Amino acid sequence: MELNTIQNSWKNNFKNPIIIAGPCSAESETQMLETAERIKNSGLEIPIFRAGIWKPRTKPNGFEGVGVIGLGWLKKVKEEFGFQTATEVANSHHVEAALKADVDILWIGARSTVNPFTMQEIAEALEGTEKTILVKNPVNPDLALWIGGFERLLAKNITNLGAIHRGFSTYQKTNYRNTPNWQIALDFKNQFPNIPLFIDPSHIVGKRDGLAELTQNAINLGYDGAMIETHCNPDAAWSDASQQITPEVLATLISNLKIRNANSDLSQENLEQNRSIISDIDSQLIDLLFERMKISEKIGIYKKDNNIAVFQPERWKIINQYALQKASLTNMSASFIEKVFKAIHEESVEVQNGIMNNGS
Ligand SMILES: O=C(O)C(=O)C[C@]1(C(=O)O)C=C[C@@H](O)C=C1
Repeated sequence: MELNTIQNSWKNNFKNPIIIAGPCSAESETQMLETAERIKNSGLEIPIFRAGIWKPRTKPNGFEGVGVIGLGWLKKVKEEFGFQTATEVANSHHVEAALKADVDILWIGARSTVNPFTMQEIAEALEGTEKTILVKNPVNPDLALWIGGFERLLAKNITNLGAIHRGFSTYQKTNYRNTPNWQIALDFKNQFPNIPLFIDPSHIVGKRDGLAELTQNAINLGYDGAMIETHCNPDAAWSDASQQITPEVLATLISNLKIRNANSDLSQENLEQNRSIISDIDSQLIDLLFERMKISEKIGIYKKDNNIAVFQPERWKIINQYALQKASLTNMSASFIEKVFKAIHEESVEVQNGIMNNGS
């Protein structure tokens, strides 16, 4: 069987878009039950409750999850409120415990997808399962590695699959916690239209503001659902407090979503896809220009301290020539590139002049 021909009937058990909500981490039975009850009482159709039991943390000595005790709380959530349940697994012991506790949906986190040994270990532990397995994109923007994770699962006869787009790590500071790089997720969707694709706005945005917009964007692009971190008392959460929302805020977010018909006008979907990609690129352009300007400021300070002239015609000539030569390898016009670089250089000179004129 090939990945692009697998049938994913599990998706048909749910209404579109499929919402997965619940706390970043299970903290206590009370926190789990209260969050679940308030999600249930929102009156919206939210079929899946999530909670992290084992938490991969960047640094040691942080809260690394409550462990297996939390699986009992998930079970209680299922029994009392009728949710399907979901948790993250990151090794064969987690898989064994989660399967034993009858968790319905297991997801593999970005820090596991990135490691082929871990993916292989998890795939082997899951062999033949009929549970739904969701695979988050790897932390780095590598589509082949993401697909490779699915191939390892398929090789172990696991076919109830789904993908979660949670964004990609960057060293550069951006407005996002993890930059979306929509193009990678859309390439995935184009290659594997049968694999349901979820957005994880919580990890992409990293804060409460902007979650709704990002989720809508994904719905516009034809995603099948969203996983949104929801906590009964977000400010007091033991992990990722700043990106979690209350069940009531979640309910507003979801009821305001404009749902797109999967069979809607294709050209409209195309337009939305391309607009998302352009927004993504624009955001990267601004971040890069900001980085460049910070370097120019540093040079400005050096020039001031060493009495060097701001305008350096020789250097400017080299930069301009390099840009034009690089542009000639594309079909962009030389005059366009010249205009852009002239504007950048002018601003850079102006910023450095400001530094020179500031103080003694
Ligand atoms: O190379 C320098 O000296 C810079 O300050 C950088 C920079 C630029 O922004 O590209 C700015 C001013 C100079 O005229 C040349 C280049």
